[in-house]
Amino acid sequence: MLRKPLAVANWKMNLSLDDALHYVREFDASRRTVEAVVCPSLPFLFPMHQLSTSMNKPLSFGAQNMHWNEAGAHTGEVSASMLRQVGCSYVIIGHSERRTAGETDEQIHRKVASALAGDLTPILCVGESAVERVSRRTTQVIRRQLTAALEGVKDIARVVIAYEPVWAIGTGEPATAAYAQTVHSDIRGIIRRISPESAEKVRLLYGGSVKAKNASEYSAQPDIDGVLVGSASLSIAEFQAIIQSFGTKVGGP
Ligand SMILES: O=C(CO)COP(=O)(O)O
Repeated sequence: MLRKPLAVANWKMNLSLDDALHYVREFDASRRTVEAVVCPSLPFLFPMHQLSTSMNKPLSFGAQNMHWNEAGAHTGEVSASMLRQVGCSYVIIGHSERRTAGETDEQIHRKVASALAGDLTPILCVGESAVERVSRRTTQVIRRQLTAALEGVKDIARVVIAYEPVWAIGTGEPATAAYAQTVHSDIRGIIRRISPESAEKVRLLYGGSVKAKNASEYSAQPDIDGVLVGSASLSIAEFQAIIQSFGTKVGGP
């Protein structure tokens, strides 16, 4: 089965509503071989989705977090079904900025399960810190994060996994394409042990200081199916150039 390349923009807590709507208006609708997903701040999701639909833009939308419960007394939280109602089809789960803020493997596991049950595609983030990398614990850390998050999950092929080494996020010091490919290959190996039939279907993204100028190095790697882009995705020209880099990629066995 072929893996469709995927480029995801994680805006984090940036841009205004005007910027967000401008982004949708300007988005070039011609390239459809790469799936493009924008994850803006929550309040912008619905108006962006409405505008995108009315202009027939090939854009999908994602949230940057969600709660695992369907409803209830959870002040400040949002559920999978609420996200679906405002046009989301993806949700980033377990980003390192949220893990640093206290999110646990157990909470991430619940969120992945709830996203799938609510018909959202989880983009599960994993990755080692600088200290873990130096002490050669990268594979061990990622195995722990994946095993915890995916335990008991039936439909692993529907999960997107983003490898985001913490030391490469927002630092301007990306992992080399060769290093990222090695870790991606390890991730596919870990998935193969958890769910042999899913390993070749799961899409793996690299994230961490991806820019237009280095994106094609990642797209040339066999186990890198796309990218999760932070600061460079705030510029539509940069993000579209990154999408373009994956335009001729054919992923899968
Ligand atoms: O955290 C990231 C995407 O989720 C990566 O951020 P940067 O692209 O700004 O390094």
